[in-house]
Amino acid sequence: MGKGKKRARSGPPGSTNHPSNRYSDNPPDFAVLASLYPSFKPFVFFSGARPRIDWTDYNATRELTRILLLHDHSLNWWIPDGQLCPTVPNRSNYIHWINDLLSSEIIPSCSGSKVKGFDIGTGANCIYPLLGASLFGWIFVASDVTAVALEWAAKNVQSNPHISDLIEIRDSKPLPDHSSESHVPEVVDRESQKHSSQTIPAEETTTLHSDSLDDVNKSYMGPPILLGVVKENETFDFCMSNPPFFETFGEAGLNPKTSCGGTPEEMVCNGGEQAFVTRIIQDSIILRQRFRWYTSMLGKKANLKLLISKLWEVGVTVVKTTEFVQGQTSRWGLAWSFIPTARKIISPPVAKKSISSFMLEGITRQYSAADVLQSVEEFFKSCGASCKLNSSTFSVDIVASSDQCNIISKNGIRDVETVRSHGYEKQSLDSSSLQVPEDNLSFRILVFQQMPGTLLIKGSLQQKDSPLSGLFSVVFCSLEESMKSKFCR
Ligand SMILES: C[S@@+](CC[C@H](N)C(=O)[O-])C[C@H]1O[C@@H](n2cnc3c(N)ncnc32)[C@H](O)[C@@H]1O
Repeated sequence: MGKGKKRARSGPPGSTNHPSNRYSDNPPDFAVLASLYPSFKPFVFFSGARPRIDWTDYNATRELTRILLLHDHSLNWWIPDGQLCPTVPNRSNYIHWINDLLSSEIIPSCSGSKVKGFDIGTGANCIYPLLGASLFGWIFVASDVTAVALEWAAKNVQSNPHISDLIEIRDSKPLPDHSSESHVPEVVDRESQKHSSQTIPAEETTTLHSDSLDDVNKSYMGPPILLGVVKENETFDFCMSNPPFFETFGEAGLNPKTSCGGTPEEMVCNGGEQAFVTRIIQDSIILRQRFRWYTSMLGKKANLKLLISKLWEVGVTVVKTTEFVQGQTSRWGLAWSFIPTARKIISPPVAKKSISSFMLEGITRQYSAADVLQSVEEFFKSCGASCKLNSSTFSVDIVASSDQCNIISKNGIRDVETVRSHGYEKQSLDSSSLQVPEDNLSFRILVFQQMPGTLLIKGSLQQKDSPLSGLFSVVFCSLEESMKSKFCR
């Protein structure tokens, strides 16, 4: 979220809902719902004049989800005891964000055909396909690996004949004769799997496994996620995932303020969400444009930053993020694509200068000027710019192409936008946007110690009076934003 922007809040206290989310301005009225649905009535009590439910009671949260889906979405729904119980307003936010991405025209749309999505790990609740199909008429492949999820997701689809044709439930586990190869990424047509399997060409698997993604990230050891599950010739407008966030069930803990259930199979995987989403990225490197948008939810902001820089390394054309806030909990949405963006544009022009500077004040004790210098280098390297760090002059010389500058300034290592901000759409479609010139930009960043805890960061464009100075200013603003969020209290 940009500096100075307040998070817009509406609906229940502590929630930030997407403006198109029906609960944004109309939080569920428990008293009305209790009067309409006798099965919900026992869970509603009054605290003063306000009707409430006990959020720590699983039966209460499950019944609330059931009647919200019925009352507001005409959906019949149920899950067995203990299975992860979704909150409808929260899950609706992700669906609306995807709808924003699809209609943003950041990447060209495929007009005419029905939107087709892939829900990775749909759970017994099958919530995303049910909402996506009923709200927008989207078609879904909904995958999972546990018997209970596959059985109940199918039941939830069959209970809704008006949309049942739109949702296919698919088992992600490899067929038994291929179980020993489950970790090997393959593009497989599961229909014809018994006869042949189309293995990724050697050079592609080499790229995949030698990729730096494997070095720094925890490894995912589980069943296939996209590769080996997506059929030959299948294409999708998007994939989405609410992944198993945690590495251990202990880490998953139980939020004492709510009870949403969730079994270890649903909440935990080897390496947690970092490993799971890294595998989705690896799969996307192979599947590339067969999905218009790859997306996932994340539970840890640190993972968001790490995965964003990985995405730039593997050559995506665009990265988008958002924040979902529900009560005390924040979740982040991460989206990327390999499809060329519709137009090469950057944020609206800002003052053109060949020298810029900003102060880093209140730097936390553990960081030195050398750390900041190194971080400046990493900032530009992460988008592919070439950098030369000189530790005696405390400077970094940078040469960045217009595409790399575009990455930094448009999406860059920028922090998340809230679901309310929608800044990217405006940026991308704003008629005052600047066409990025083809030439490279060459500049130097210097770090000066002013006093303990304060540094001056100065940037100077090597091509004085360059027509690219506006672009330089935009890039420099992104650097300032990133350094301040990283080093300042
Ligand atoms: C946190 S739950 C999400 C369930 C549901 N989408 C929701 O939002 O409530 C994660 C789900 O991913 C499933 N899962 C784990 N590994 C998977 C894989 N390789 N492919 C598909 N689903 C997987 C789990 O069984 C579980 O149902």
